[in-house]
Amino acid sequence: MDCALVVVGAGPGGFDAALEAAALGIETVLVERENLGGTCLNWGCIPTKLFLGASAPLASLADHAKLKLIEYDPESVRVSLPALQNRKRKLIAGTHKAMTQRLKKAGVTLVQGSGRFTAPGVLEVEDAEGGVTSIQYKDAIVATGAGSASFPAIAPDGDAVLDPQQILDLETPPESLVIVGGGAIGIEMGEVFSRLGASITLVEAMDHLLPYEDTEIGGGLAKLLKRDKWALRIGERVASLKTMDGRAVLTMESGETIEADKALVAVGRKPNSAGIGLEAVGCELDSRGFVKTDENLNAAKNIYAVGDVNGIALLAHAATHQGHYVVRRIAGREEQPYAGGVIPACVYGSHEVMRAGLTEAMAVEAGGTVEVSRFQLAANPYAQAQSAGYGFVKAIWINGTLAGISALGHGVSHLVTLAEVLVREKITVDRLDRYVFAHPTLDEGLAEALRAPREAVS
Ligand SMILES: Cc1cc2nc3c(=O)[nH]c(=O)nc-3n(C[C@H](O)[C@H](O)[C@H](O)COP(=O)(O)OP(=O)(O)OC[C@H]3O[C@@H](n4cnc5c(N)ncnc54)[C@H](O)[C@@H]3O)c2cc1C
Ligand SMILES: NC(=O)c1ccc[n+]([C@@H]2O[C@H](COP(=O)([O-])OP(=O)(O)OC[C@H]3O[C@@H](n4cnc5c(N)ncnc54)[C@H](O)[C@@H]3O)[C@@H](O)[C@H]2O)c1
Repeated sequence: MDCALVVVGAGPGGFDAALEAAALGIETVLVERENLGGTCLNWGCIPTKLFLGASAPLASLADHAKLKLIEYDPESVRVSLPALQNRKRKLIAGTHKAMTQRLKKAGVTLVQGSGRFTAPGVLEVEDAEGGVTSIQYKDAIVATGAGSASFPAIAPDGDAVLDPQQILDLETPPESLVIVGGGAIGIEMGEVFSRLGASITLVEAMDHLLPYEDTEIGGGLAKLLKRDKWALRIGERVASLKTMDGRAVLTMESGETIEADKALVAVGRKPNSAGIGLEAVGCELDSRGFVKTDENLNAAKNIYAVGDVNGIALLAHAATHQGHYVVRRIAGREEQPYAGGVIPACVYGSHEVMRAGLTEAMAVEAGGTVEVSRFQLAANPYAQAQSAGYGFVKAIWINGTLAGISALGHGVSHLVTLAEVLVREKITVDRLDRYVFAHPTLDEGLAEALRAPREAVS
């Protein structure tokens, strides 16, 4: 089979790239070894947000009940996990169908199987029955994504010790869950199962939750989760985690043991870059296995790498953004180096986190005069109305120019696109004052953070 472009991997990076390439008249083959939609649709963004969405009313009831505005018996309100699993399966199957139709309509040829480069210009695809299709291409996009990382002492066994994919298939909620890793997955899955009635213990090796975020965000989130009765073990290390007599048994380096019905290992991602012949076509991998790319996302002659597999930003929208850039380059419509710029990021749940641009620590590292300004959401009428008057918005300034906005609080993920625009535009307070902010909204809290007096960071 000959084509102008072969795309390996049909997650957010590869699928969108294939569609756009076809729309530009490029003869495109898309290769996928499992399901269309990749991690994001099948085991990531979509199912986790479905679980969070369906369980959100419980968290909201609890917030209002804390202020004695609602009286209810928490025992009488339950999320049905089997019903949720059913809805998840239907939603994903429906989306697979719609995606298949879109490929067909766009004229993209889908080849099911596992792709491997055998020589420059040649990709072999082996299907489930062992049949091999050889594809000769002019350009290739590697969009093979990433899977769950683990360490031998804490390796998920699919019994009581689960990885982020396995935990999403539980039909019965555990009564107790121990989570290793206080990153986005640990926090979001802890939130889901806490709402479903599990007691949560979370162990994070670094000195604050969400170590890639502002330390104030991680610290503030820890306080809120403790208030929700999570047992947090921050800055502590795990020696081992295994299933014993059907239960998860975690041993800390101190020798202390913690038992739970189930455990989740959520300690980061490992790129899908091994065994697919990348080295045979001149691609290099870094020490963690991510595919090295240049400023144009080129990994080798006529081969580009986009999305999780290149390790630039492990987010679905970053993968899509990179895929579109590469297709424009291949089509001869783009000559500038890839500029990801301000990639917005959120962590979802009752106490959300969002960031666009730099954290305080990143700004200090970047150099210049760093200042911060803040607004406490306790004074925001919209947050008050949700019985969620807590958290804050924090703006970071370098030499007087807006460089980043972070926030912690109920619903702050809704601020992320506004924050991205303001940071990309390097908005000044004078220009901000020409905008009208609807009242009452969380957006007013964002504007207040930008207008607040600035403190120098030493
Ligand atoms: C639990 C969880 C929740 C998440 N939530 C969010 C979120 O809310 N927002 C967000 O932005 N991001 C989220 N992410 C991250 C997001 O899922 C990834 O950043 C995104 O899926 C990366 O897209 P990708 O196209 O690079 O790779 P993937 O989505 O991983 O897709 C890669 C595809 O390549 C296929 N493949 C691999 N090797 C081969 C081969 N040799 N031949 C053929 N096919 C191959 C795989 O089967 C897969 O379908 C979450 C991740 C997880 C695990
Ligand atoms: N809402 C979202 O956008 C969203 C949601 C989920 C996942 N994701 C993406 O998926 C990726 C994977 O998420 P993740 O949470 O697995 O990874 P992560 O890298 O964000 O967090 C992993 C955490 O585990 C900790 N850790 C590592 N080894 C440990 C150990 N032995 N003991 C205790 N703690 C340990 C790390 O310090 C880190 O805080 C992230 O890069 C994220 O961008 C995004």
